[in-house]
Amino acid sequence: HAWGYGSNDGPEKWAESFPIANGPRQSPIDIVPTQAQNDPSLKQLKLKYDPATAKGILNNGHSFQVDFTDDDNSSTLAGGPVTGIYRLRQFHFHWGSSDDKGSEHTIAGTKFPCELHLVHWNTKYPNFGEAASKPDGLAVVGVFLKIGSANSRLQKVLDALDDIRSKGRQTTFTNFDPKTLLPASLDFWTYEGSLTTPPLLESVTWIVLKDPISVSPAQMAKFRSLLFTSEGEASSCMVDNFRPPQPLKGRKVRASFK
Ligand SMILES: NS(=O)(=O)c1nc2c(F)c(F)c(F)c(F)c2s1
Ligand SMILES: [Zn+2]
Repeated sequence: HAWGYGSNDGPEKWAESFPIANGPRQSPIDIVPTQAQNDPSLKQLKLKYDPATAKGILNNGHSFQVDFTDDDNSSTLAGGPVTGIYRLRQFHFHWGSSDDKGSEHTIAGTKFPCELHLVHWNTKYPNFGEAASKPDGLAVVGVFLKIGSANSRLQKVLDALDDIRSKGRQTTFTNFDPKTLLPASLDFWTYEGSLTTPPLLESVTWIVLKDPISVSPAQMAKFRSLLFTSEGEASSCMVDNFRPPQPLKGRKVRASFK
């Protein structure tokens, strides 16, 4: 199941190996704020992250991810649109080859240069793999990055990228609080969707924050210094690792704010 973001193996080809790509609740989507319905029954988002659960940072050939130990409820998401407790598994990003694209979700057609995903799994299931196959198994918080001043909290993550330049490289990454990557407001849109990469499982409650965090042009260049390819292969820059918005197919997007 070799898939990627190129012309031969990219999003337009994924349905050949992963027919769910044409399913009823695929992600990402274009969020149209004027069509989102404010839902006063939505609870406040409760995020509790313990920096000690940060474990490592890995170039997986599609993005890079920071992995967390998820064998207890030290780093969790609750409230918002979900019931129960979801454990933080990893966070990763999607970005463009230039600042005019890169995010997966869009806001009324507007693309951002980068999007952060914090992936959590429902503790009613025994582990991430089991949860990923259930309709209420995962909750992913999406955060847009927009070009502005350098983000000092993001810099700690970017400084680790020199050690994981090519696919399969990983290094330890500890004592990091992902809460430092969130905007001041936790106002969000939410809808039922899927993983945005194969296997595209329709198991994600999406929680997309309204406010972006900042990233500088130099920091964006750091993301673009990564490689899709392994050492020894012909190098291919890791850029444009985003899936375009998918059909809403009758889904409603709710807003936690007016
Ligand atoms: N872009 S995404 O929807 O947040 C997303 N997360 C994950 C993830 F955490 C995984 F472990 C995984 F195997 C995936 F294929 C995806 S795809
Ligand atoms: Zn993602």
